[in-house]
Amino acid sequence: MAAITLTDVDLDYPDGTAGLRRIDLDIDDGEFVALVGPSGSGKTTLLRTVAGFLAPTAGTIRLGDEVVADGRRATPPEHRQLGMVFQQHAIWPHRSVGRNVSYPLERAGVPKRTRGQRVDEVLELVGLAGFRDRDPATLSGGQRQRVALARALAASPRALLLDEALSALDEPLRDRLRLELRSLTRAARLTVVHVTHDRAEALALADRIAVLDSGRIQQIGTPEEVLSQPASAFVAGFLSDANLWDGRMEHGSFRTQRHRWEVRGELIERARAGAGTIAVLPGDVELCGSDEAVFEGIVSSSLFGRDANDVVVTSRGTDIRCAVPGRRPVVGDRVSLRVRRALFYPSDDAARGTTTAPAVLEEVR
Ligand SMILES: Nc1ncnc2c1ncn2[C@@H]1O[C@H](COP(=O)(O)OP(=O)(O)OP(=O)(O)O)[C@@H](O)[C@H]1O
Repeated sequence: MAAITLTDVDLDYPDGTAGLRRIDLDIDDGEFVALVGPSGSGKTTLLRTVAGFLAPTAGTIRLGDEVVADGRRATPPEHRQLGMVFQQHAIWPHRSVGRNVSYPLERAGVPKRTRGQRVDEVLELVGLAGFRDRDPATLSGGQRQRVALARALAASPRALLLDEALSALDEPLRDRLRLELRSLTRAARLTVVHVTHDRAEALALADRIAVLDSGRIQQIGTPEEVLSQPASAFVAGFLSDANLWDGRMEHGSFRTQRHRWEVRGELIERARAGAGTIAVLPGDVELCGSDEAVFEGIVSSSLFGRDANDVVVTSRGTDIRCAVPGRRPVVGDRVSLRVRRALFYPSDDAARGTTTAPAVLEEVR
């Protein structure tokens, strides 16, 4: 396995669309990194650039110590020794499971006897021991996806690239394969880049998560870091459905532009006077008595959740998302809410696209 290093990578599509902008990404040998972001943010472009299907316009890509693309030259995909699995089970229907899996070994010129051994080994690894002679048409979706995974692993790739590899599967199979994928990649110390639109999947599987927007990495960090210290209001909104309110920070309190709600800070870290946005995570909005309320509103949606109910309260035309543990409020209830904690992002940082840690206002009321 190998580390993957992207340095200052730009990619422009021939029609002028900016695919990637100034990507710096160091993935350690044996690390599992998930790429997440809204549709069109550049996840697939980034993965395909590492794979070699796209050549960066500028910047450098290294696999281990080897430079595989530098803006002038790019090593073709078949010479990068990477394993790939896509959303649709891209396995050949006319070849048996064993022949599907042995294909990369045949291409690499591995002798037949060694090939057979290796095929058995990887089939066992993905939980398909004994499936070597099966016709892919007789397999379930999950089994076919495991064949694709076995084939990607057969030639001992330097890294594994997964593009929505689990997305076509139904729960709970997807859940199970997710767990298996994690233990398998950990045990084999595989370097993995996993593109997914599923935030929960990214948080559950990855050592680190890179959040993309408009072809740029907005933040990269462990699941704990990106959730508790989102680097921008965008990341807080995208990963945690945070409520985002524009306004001004003045004299240690924040007043929202639209409704003049006042969120006061007793402890303000690195807060700066001036215009900005506060991000309030749903778990940091609490139901409370009316004397403590920052605002009041009517419950407009209330969905059951395992850990907390997913509740939307509408106050003067603005929807506020809250995670409410315990008894589920009823739609139409009038409720009082307070903010327990907010993250402050000055507007000038947002304009520059910087990713400094936010100022934290705790117990803002
Ligand atoms: N072949 C292409 N030619 C021109 N622009 C492209 C091409 N492929 C992708 N793009 C553009 O590049 C940007 C990034 O697209 P990409 O497919 O990488 O996004 P994504 O994050 O993978 O999206 P999704 O989650 O919808 O798959 C988008 O603006 C997209 O429209």
